[in-house]
Amino acid sequence: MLMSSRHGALSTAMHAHYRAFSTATRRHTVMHAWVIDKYGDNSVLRFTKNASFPIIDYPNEVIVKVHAAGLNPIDINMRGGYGAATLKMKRDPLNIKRTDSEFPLILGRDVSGVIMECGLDVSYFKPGDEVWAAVPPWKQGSLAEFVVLSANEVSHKPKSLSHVEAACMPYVASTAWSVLVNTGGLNKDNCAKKRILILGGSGGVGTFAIQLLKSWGAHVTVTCSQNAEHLVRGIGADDVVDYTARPVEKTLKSLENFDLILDSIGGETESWALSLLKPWCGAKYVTLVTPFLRNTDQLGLADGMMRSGVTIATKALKHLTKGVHYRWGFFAPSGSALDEICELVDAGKIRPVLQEQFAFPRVPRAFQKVEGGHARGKTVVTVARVQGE
Ligand SMILES: NC(=O)C1=CN([C@@H]2O[C@H](COP(=O)(O)OP(=O)(O)OC[C@H]3O[C@@H](n4cnc5c(N)ncnc54)[C@H](OP(=O)(O)O)[C@@H]3O)[C@@H](O)[C@H]2O)C=CC1
Repeated sequence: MLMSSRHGALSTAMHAHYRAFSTATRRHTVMHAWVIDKYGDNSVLRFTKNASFPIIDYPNEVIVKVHAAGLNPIDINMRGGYGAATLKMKRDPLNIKRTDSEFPLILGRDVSGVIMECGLDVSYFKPGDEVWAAVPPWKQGSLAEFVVLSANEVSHKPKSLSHVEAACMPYVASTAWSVLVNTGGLNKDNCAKKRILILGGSGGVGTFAIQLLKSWGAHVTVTCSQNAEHLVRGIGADDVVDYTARPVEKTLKSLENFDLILDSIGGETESWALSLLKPWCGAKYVTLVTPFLRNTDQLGLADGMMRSGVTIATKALKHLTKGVHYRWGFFAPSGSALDEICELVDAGKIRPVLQEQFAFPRVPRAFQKVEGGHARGKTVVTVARVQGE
C-alpha cells in the first residue's frame, strides 16, 4: 500500500518501480549548468554542458528536473565567497568526498520543476510530480538541468502557478516562514490583532511576508521607496512609509507601537527600530541581516561562532531589560512549510511577484539585475522550456 504522507512507508512494488526509473535516469552522466570555479564578480560565471549529473546519495533524496530557478541576494554574495568557510563544512562535514574544493559550484536557490528520480525511502513523491523547493545554500543549486534535494525540503508545486511563477517563492517564503513562525511565534490563529512592521517591503522577502501576514489577518506596516508604494499596497500592506523621505523612524514613531518587526534591511535600523515595539508584551524584533556567516568566514568556525554567540547574547540581554526581544532570523528549508504555503497560493491568498524573467543563456544578466538592487519582487531564470511559458 502506498502511503501519501510525508513520513509514509513505500510498498515493495513502488520500490521496484523506482529502481527501474533510477536505472533509466542513470544514463545521464553530465548536464548543462552555470557554474563558478572561483569566487569573484560576474565574470566567474561559466556555462558548461559537462557539469556532473547529481547523484542520490541517501534513500530520502530526490532528483528534480529544473524548469525555473529563482535568484536571491545570497547568490550574488555566494558568488563573491560569502559563507564559504561555513557552507563548505556543512557540505561535507565528514570529508567523505575527500576534496578540498567546493568547485565547480552551482548557484541558484529556488527551483520549480518535475521529480525525475526518487530514493528508496521516498513515498510522498513519485517521478513526474510537479514540485517546488528552496535549495539550501550548502547544496548544489538550481542553475542547472537537475538538482538533488532531500524529500523533506521539497513540496508539491501550487497547481495555480506556472513553473516560472512558482520559482519566485520558495527561498523567500521559507525564510519568511522561519522568521515569522519559528522565531517570531506567529501563526494563522494568533495574528488577528497583531501589528507587524516590515522594514524593506518591496523585495523578495518583503512582498512574500506582507501577503502571508495579511492572509493571517495581521495589520501590516511597510517601509519602502515611494515608487514601490503601489506594489506593496496592491498585495495588502495597510500602512506604507517612504524610507527615502527621512527620517523614517520619526514617521514610524508617530504610529501605534508594533508586536513584531521583521527587519530585512539591517545596519542602522537596529539603532531605532526596537523602540517602536510595545514594551513588556512579548514583542519581538527579528533581523535577517546578521554577522553570523561573516564571523565564521573571517574567524573560523569556533571563534566565529563564539563571537556570534557573544554578540547575540549581549544584544538580547540589553533589549530584554527594556522589555522587548531581540532575535536573529535565518532561512530554513522546509517542505512542510511550503505545503502550507501552497494551500494559501492555490486559495488565491498569496501571489507571486515576478519582476523579471531571463532565459538560461542570460544567467549573467540575471545576476547583474539582482546585483543592481532595487528589487520589486523576484528575478527568475527559465531552465527547461515548457509549453505555454
Ligand atoms: N538571514 C537569512 O537567512 C536571510 C537573509 N536575507 C537577507 O534579507 C535581505 C532582504 O532579502 P530580499 O528581500 O530577498 O532582498 P531584495 O533584494 O529582493 O529586496 C530588498 C528590498 O529592500 C529595498 N530597500 C533597500 N533599502 C531599504 C531601506 N533602507 N528601507 C526599506 N527598503 C529598502 C530595496 O528597494 P529600494 O532600494 O529601491 O528601496 C528592495 O526592494 C537581504 O539582505 C538578504 O541577504 C534573505 C534571506 C535569508
